[in-house]
Amino acid sequence: MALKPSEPTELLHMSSFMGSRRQRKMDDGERSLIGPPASGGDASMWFVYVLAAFSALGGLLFGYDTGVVSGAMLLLKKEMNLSALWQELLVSSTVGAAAISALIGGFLNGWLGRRICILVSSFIFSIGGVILSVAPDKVVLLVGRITVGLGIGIASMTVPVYIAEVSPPHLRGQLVTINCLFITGGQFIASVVDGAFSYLSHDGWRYMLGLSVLPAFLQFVGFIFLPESPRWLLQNGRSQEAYQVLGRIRGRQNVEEEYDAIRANIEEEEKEAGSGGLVILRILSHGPTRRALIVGCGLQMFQQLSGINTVMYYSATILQMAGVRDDKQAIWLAAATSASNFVFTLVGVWLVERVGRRRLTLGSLLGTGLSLALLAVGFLLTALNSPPITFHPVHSQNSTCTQYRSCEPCMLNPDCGFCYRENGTQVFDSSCIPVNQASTDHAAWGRCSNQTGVPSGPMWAYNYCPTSYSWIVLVGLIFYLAFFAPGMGPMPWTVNSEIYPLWARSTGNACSAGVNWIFNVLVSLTFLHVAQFLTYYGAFFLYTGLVFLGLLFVLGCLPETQGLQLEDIESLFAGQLCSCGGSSSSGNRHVHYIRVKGSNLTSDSDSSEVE
Ligand SMILES: O[C@H]1[C@H](O)[C@@H](O)[C@H](O)[C@@H](O)[C@H]1O
Repeated sequence: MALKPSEPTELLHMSSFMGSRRQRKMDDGERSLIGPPASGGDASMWFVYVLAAFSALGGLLFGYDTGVVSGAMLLLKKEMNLSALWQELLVSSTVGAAAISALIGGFLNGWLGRRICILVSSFIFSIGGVILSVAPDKVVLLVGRITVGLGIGIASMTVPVYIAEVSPPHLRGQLVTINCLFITGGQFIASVVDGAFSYLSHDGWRYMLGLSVLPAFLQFVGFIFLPESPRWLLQNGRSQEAYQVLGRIRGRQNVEEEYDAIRANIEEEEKEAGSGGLVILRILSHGPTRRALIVGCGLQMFQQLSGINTVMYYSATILQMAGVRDDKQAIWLAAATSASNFVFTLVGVWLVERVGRRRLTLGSLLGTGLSLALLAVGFLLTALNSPPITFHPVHSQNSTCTQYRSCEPCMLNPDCGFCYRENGTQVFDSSCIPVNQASTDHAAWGRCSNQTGVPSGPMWAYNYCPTSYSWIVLVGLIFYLAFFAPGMGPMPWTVNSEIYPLWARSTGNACSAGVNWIFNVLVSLTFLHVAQFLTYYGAFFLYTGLVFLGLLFVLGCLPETQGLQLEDIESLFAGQLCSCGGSSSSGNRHVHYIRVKGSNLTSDSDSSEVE
């Protein structure tokens, strides 16, 4: 790629517009007074890895706190006698609070800086963890879950921005993707903790929910000593500090050029986009940032519309359909599902700087779409071969459940379950019975109302139908994770951390993270209703269609940002929306940047650089 680096000195002299700027230039005299950056001679790239790891603890907490609740809920609903409404409240309040705080986080990030926001979020996480682990009743639990959600929202939008701003361009994609590795790692740890403490039926949930205090505290202490993003410092007029921090982060390297480039770019950006008024209005009225925002929010929306959280949440059900009947076994196999999500995200970390963001996202969407289609076909075959209902027990209570003729509609009705006997793969003596309102593990009355699952005894299937096509669903699930996790999982976060100019970065990331959380709530809350309305296969065909729409969106609109300085990325959005793919540097075309006295022009010809 023939990328011309910024021309620091020329741009430095060019700007005389700074009168009202908060930012202040540091001249050569000042720089020599400060001397070389603090640890300039000794440190090396390891410091960037330390920064990335400590900030990615925010990702770990995001993953842990969203993942742990399903296992905790199994114990909580029994111990606190929670109604379905309270269960839904405790699960979705966290995600809802995260959506709100991600949006507010944009303002906080610009005002207080990335470091303070990370400190605030780890503090909130710690408080939330303590509240959850000592909660005497469900109301306090709800307060704890909301508190934790507020922490997640701020962390989810701040951490990728911070990592992107401290990373050198050639490592940026990999380091931001590591944050996503920590998210899926947190989800995996949560599922193992859920499995381990599920044996502790009294108060096991306190340990599950409270354990997150440890990484939160570690991050808080770490960030007391870690530095602010040099880009934010520069933007806020703290140029000497910015220079020192950049030197400390870059180790032995000479940071003069990078420092000057960042500074010149901030001056230039402010001139182009103006500095007054609400940032979101400035983003919307400035073509390139408006287009970047559409791409960023679109990516986050399609990530959630591809159904990752229904697959994660319902993996136990899918596994039950595949023949796993024991609850404990299903919990451990669900841990295997989140382990796959984690391992395949690792593949993404390895691939992102090798194949680039755009190709990785496109490949991932294509594979995810095909896997969803396979899942849908598996569910379709299951539905078409749904075991008939052959046994109609008489009971004083009349119920819609007893009117169904096969397992499929019975299983889709949340009030009913399927009670049957099995001989090898043969299902017989099957009936549809109302579920016990206190526990979905049993029927309200009849053979399946007490001990089920004993050899040769009756079996109770609340949310699945026994089928011999479950292997298709299982293969679909594995392929789904193998394709989703390296690309569509991390890339929306990575790309969003890169595509906005500094003045729009916090607000842009806040909006796109907010979109991610809002669609997360929408998709997971509507899944059961969608499945009831369209059946399972209909729901998965719907997700397949949405993923192919996402593929078209990415194909047309997502430019390649690999290897570019953050300051150079804005120019990729200079053209019309959804022509970005055409000027992408992936494939055989090369983008050349021509810096003409303070403006970035993009050319896809071989013309030489003009100054
Ligand atoms: O990128 C993450 C990751 O893929 C998680 O597994 C998922 O639960 C989140 O919703 C998503 O934002």
